Amino acid sequence: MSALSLFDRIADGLADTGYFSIPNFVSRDEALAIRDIAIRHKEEGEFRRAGIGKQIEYQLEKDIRGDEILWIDNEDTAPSIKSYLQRMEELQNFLNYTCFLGLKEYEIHFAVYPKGTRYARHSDRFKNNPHRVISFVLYLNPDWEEEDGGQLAIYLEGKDPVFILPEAGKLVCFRSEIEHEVLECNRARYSLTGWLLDQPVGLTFL
Ligand SMILES: O=C(O)CCC(=O)C(=O)O
Ligand SMILES: [Fe+2]
Repeated sequence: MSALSLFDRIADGLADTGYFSIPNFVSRDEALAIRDIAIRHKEEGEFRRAGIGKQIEYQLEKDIRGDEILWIDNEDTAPSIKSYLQRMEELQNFLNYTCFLGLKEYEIHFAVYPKGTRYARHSDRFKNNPHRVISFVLYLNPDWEEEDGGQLAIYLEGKDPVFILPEAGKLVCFRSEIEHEVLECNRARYSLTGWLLDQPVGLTFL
């Protein structure tokens, strides 16, 4: 399948239903290579709890959002991640050309959801962060089964939720205003999570 027809299908999905999911957007081997990089950073203690506020709110926040993240410097990262980012830049240009989205930049981080954590229902586009237009997540988890949990639930208005397994190599894109949730994970769940932005805002530290 040519890159063009895949990008056409992504654009159609975003315009019609608001989301699109592509198994094997990158090969299993590429996904595992990226996951190894994430695990190395994790072992070196470079990940930080996402959205941490006051200590007293720690437990409450952990119930809402239990992932740990590490922001990626788009200009200075491993070749396997760079080649993925290049494809996302091509997608960004394609969406600007076909859908006039006026996308300027993207920001991206590694995420790990340790066993037992989740991210409660939310939207990625909100008052404090209105510049996220498209969310995109690349999953890095080999042999992920239904009983491992950790599905991404996407809540489309007037429709049944869609549940997506975070399987290695799968890319999911959705309009950032759409509500979604990460269900509780029964094993550690790795991903690369990014946003296409309508303004060059630099890195957004959550
Ligand atoms: O990992 C996912 O499936 C979604 C993550 C998410 O919703 C977020 O980081 O805002
Ligand atoms: Fe989200």
